[in-house]
Amino acid sequence: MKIPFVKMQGIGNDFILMKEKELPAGIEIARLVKNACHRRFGIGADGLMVAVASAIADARMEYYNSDGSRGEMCGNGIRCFARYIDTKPSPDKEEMCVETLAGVISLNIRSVDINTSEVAVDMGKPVIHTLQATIEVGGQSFEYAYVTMGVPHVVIFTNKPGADQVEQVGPMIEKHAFFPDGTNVNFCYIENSRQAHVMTWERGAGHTLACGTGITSVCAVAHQLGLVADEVQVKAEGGQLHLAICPDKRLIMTGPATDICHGEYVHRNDSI
Ligand SMILES: N[C@@H](CCC[C@H](N)C(=O)O)C(=O)O
Repeated sequence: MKIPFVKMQGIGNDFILMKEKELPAGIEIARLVKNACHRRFGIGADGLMVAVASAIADARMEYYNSDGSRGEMCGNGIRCFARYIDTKPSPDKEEMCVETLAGVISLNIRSVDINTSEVAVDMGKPVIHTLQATIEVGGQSFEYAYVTMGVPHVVIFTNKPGADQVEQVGPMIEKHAFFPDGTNVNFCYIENSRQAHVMTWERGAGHTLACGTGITSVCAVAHQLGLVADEVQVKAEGGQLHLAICPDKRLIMTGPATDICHGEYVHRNDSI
């Protein structure tokens, strides 16, 4: 069985995109996702999105993490999704809306060159559950904020985010009893009021090069604490996003969506 796909990336967060109408009938989606996202035996990606027809938006985005679990929303993913469903790319700004499990998301897209679009996404308002709480993991204690930005995010401020911390502490917090549905975990450093740095451990995908909802959550918390201005550049390991915080607290995330390749995935029914 061959399934047409496009592989794309948004600041290093990489995704496979497919259309529901091109999937074989009765396919077991979690197995397809795990197999196709496998870095050695598959195409390799942090997540897979299926484009489905929508009665209330330009399309519905069904997002899956690389472990096969469902995510309600994906910030870097939705920029790629918008480019994927954009049938007439143009250098002029075009408005689109995408249905997700976190609601209908509005965005503006403009094509930058043949492989890349710039997409500004209205991420909506964050739900900040706590600005300051303490969690103990691995014999260490961390101060954290907890936010829902479509998906759940823990935000930890640290002077030196590093891969060791992301990979050791991230998985323990992801599955901690405080978060029965699991959580994404962001380690961030505020360089100044206009520049921040974020590294993320993603629920269902592990250490990725960037997380759009994570970066947006960090800005929401940092802005609430008076640490950043209304416009912030945020660096992740795979690139940079621009975040604007509106007077009504909505956050606008702007960044690229880039094609990597397209082709046909040879699907197998067994697990890798
Ligand atoms: N990469 C994403 C977030 C994807 C979903 C997340 N791992 C979850 O299940 O909560 C982003 O860019 O926002």
